[in-house]
Amino acid sequence: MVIGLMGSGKTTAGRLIGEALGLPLSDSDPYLVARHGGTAAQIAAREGAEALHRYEAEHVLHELEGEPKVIAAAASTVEDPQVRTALKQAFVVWLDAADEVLAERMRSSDHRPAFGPAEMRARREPYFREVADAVYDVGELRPEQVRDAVLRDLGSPAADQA
Ligand SMILES: Nc1ncnc2c1ncn2[C@@H]1O[C@H](COP(=O)(O)OP(=O)(O)OP(=O)(O)O)[C@@H](O)[C@H]1O
Ligand SMILES: O=C(O)C1=C[C@@H](O)[C@@H](O)[C@H](O)C1
Ligand SMILES: [Mg+2]
Repeated sequence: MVIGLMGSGKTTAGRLIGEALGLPLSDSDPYLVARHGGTAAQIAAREGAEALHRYEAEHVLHELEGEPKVIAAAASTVEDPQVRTALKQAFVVWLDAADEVLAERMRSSDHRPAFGPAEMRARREPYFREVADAVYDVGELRPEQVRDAVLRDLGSPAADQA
């Protein structure tokens, strides 16, 4: 399970980790489009942030059931107590970087609603800290290095090939 603020690289690293482990990636954004007919930005505009965050939490709760997989969760989901409890069963990877780095990376796509990293961090950082099994500095590490670090920390045999 990959968590972190918007633009921290959850989709990018999640894809690489899934490929290395031979597991599918379940990403919040394609789920929102398939299940709720829009990007996070469109749903926030159409139905409000509360509805968006409910859908994002449902994604995680639904995907933690069933077959093993890598989950790239929406940033908001750690605010949900039910999600935090459910995460005890998962290996949780927290991707983080300075707010300026995240603000720059958030500009890479228009699927994101315009929530500022500093405000989001103030609310969510204690929760990230609570649920994370490992934290990686994506200001320093390239996506491939994040993948390799996760494989090592998971004790995965795939780490030997990475
Ligand atoms: N470790 C990294 N180093 C440098 N650039 C990165 C890194 N990881 C991701 N990026 C770049 O940062 C941007 C955001 O990455 P990505 O879409 O994976 O973030 P995300 O956490 O999935 O965002 P969201 O919260 O919207 O789902 C992309 O342009 C991506 O190429
Ligand atoms: O509240 C937020 O920070 C977010 C809401 C949605 O954009 C999600 O895509 C992501 O969780 C960020
Ligand atoms: Mg993403």
